Amino acid sequence: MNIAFIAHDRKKDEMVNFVIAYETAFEHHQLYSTGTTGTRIMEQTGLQIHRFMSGPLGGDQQIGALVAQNEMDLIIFLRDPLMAQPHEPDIIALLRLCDVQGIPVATNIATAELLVRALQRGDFAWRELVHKYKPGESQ
Ligand SMILES: O=C(CO)COP(=O)(O)O
Repeated sequence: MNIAFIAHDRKKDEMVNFVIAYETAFEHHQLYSTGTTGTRIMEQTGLQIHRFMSGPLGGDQQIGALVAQNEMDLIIFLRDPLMAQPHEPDIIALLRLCDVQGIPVATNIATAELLVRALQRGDFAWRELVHKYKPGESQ
């Protein structure tokens, strides 16, 4: 599965602790992140993560481009609901595209935990069918 991690600054410690706790659940998947979030996770785990730009510089949009193509299977986006972000439109656009494509997205740690447990159980297998039978692409 293609999984993306994104966390705003005051949520980064929570994200790192979450990924440490579930490292074995993530280790056999293709992992992506915005710039600083990915650096923080890689510093404290053994995971390899493809890092895009930092969020305010366009990282949310880069992940959004993969979402638009229905390439992402799970997004864990720990947003800071109490701090205005300069790139708020990018954040809204990313979440909107997740809803357009019906991609599971967690915006808080409680939902993230439920989704990672679903991932461990194999509940994301339907996403393999999405990749296999993408409309407009040859099979
Ligand atoms: O701003 C972000 C998401 O909107 C996160 O970006 P960083 O991971 O680079 O801090």
